[in-house]
Amino acid sequence: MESFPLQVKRLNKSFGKAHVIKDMSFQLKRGEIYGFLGPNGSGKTTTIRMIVSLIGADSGDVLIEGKSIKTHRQEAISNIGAIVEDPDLYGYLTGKQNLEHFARMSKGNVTKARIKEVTELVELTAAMNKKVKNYSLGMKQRLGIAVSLLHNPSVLILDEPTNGLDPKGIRDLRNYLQRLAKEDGVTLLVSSHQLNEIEVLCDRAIVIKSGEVVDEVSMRQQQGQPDSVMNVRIEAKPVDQALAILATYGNASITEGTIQLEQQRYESIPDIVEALVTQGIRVYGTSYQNKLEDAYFSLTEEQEVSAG
Ligand SMILES: Nc1ncnc2c1ncn2[C@@H]1O[C@H](COP(=O)(O)OP(=O)(O)OP(=O)(O)O)[C@@H](O)[C@H]1O
Repeated sequence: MESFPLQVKRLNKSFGKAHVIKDMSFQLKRGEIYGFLGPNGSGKTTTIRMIVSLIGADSGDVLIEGKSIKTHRQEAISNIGAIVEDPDLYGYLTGKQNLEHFARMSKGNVTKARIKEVTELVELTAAMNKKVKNYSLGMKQRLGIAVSLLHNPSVLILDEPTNGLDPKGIRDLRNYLQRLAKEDGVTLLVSSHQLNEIEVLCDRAIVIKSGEVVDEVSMRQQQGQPDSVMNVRIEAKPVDQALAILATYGNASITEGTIQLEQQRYESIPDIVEALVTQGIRVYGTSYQNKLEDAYFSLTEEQEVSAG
């Protein structure tokens, strides 16, 4: 039977008269990375703060590894790691001293071996004896993640983890988080405003609006179920010959000299380019429509129109 490491069940929260979280429910599958998306003020941070038990819900429950944060709070939150606000790292201490400090603070029994393990996981071994004030922002982010992983949580929640990182920092963090999910089976919930980043990082995205889940969007092909069709644009010459080849791959047409090809798999793009090149076609560029961006705007704007 499939188990869900995190289940959010009909959460409600009001601040004064403002009902900001309305019957919010969703569940996360093990080892998958979920984006948590929504416009400013839609309730992402409030939901996350309830999940990690920083604030209480008015009604509803959160189950972490099947344990309720209401009735088994300690057990439940022992399975969760989170960076909600900036982690309080100590700049004048080394990375290793920071980890040792947080290991002592942790309620679980964090061994020296575990400290070494998380250091290797976030690839900070070489920097462990440097003072944290000399770390780059990306290194600080990774040290923050190492701290949140010390007690071996099965669910990791990150609020805007790529904020302020440069492109290399973003790519390194993405690779690392994907390894954590695929190799260690950690389940991730990542809030971000960067739709492109969520699209390449996550398996799925939970889209919320005004405190309610409006949809869950899949970014990958799920067990044989095709994703919604994506539109690949290809610039190649000679264009007629290229079109004839591409027509064997799916619906293909030409608009203003650019070929549009319908595909269901992101991974088919390199195969198609290779087929064109080996048949003597010169390929000048390819791009594809950002599905998540389309879904996000249609989901979040649709409601605004119907509400008005
Ligand atoms: N402590 C609080 N007291 C009163 N209102 C609050 C409090 N915390 C959040 N809110 C309100 O709840 C709503 C949801 O806020 P929240 O910060 O959860 O949204 P968000 O989706 O994380 O937004 P952003 O993308 O801007 O970070 C907002 O209208 C916000 O003003």
